[in-house]
Amino acid sequence: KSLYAMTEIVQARIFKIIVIGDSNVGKTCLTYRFCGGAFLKNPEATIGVDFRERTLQLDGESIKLQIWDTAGQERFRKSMVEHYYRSVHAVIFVYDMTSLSSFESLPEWIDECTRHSCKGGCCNCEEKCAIMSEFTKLQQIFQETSQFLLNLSVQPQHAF
Ligand SMILES: Nc1nc2c(ncn2[C@@H]2O[C@H](COP(=O)(O)OP(=O)(O)OP(=O)(O)O)[C@@H](O)[C@H]2O)c(=O)[nH]1
Repeated sequence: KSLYAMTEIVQARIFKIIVIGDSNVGKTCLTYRFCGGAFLKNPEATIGVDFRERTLQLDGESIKLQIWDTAGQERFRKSMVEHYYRSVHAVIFVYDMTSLSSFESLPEWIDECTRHSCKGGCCNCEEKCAIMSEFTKLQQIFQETSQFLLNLSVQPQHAF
């Protein structure tokens, strides 16, 4: 029985997830927190990539998520882009709800994703259309609420 249990541990499925988006949108904070850490008040800009891991139980199966926290700044990511997308299982696009420009950058990130994923044969036009359609829905929500979101501040010098 213990041999069977060991085999199960060895065979725990690993999923590679990359986290993509403009610089300073909170990718490091999000992934750090998701992987068990506290909220980082003063994170440093990511250079290349930082790796994090979290193991989840899903329907009785142990699943290991290998999270790639990627760099948002072009100069810190350009030599890494191919590696980000190689054999990736899922992509998380992150934007800052208080930054319209970070939201408006999403189509570029989606484009980058489809360009690289298509090389590996794992992304097709249908998938891109599905992502873009989600983006359009989000865009509508953002447009309807952006004034509120952009003006919202809890800092003492701002009224809200
Ligand atoms: N208020 C608030 N601030 C956040 C949140 N998440 C991140 N921040 C702040 O946003 C800033 C940038 O966070 P990072 O996680 O370093 O951003 P990043 O996207 O990883 O940046 P790069 O490494 O340059 O790509 C930091 O000052 C964080 O404290 C959040 O949920 N709420």
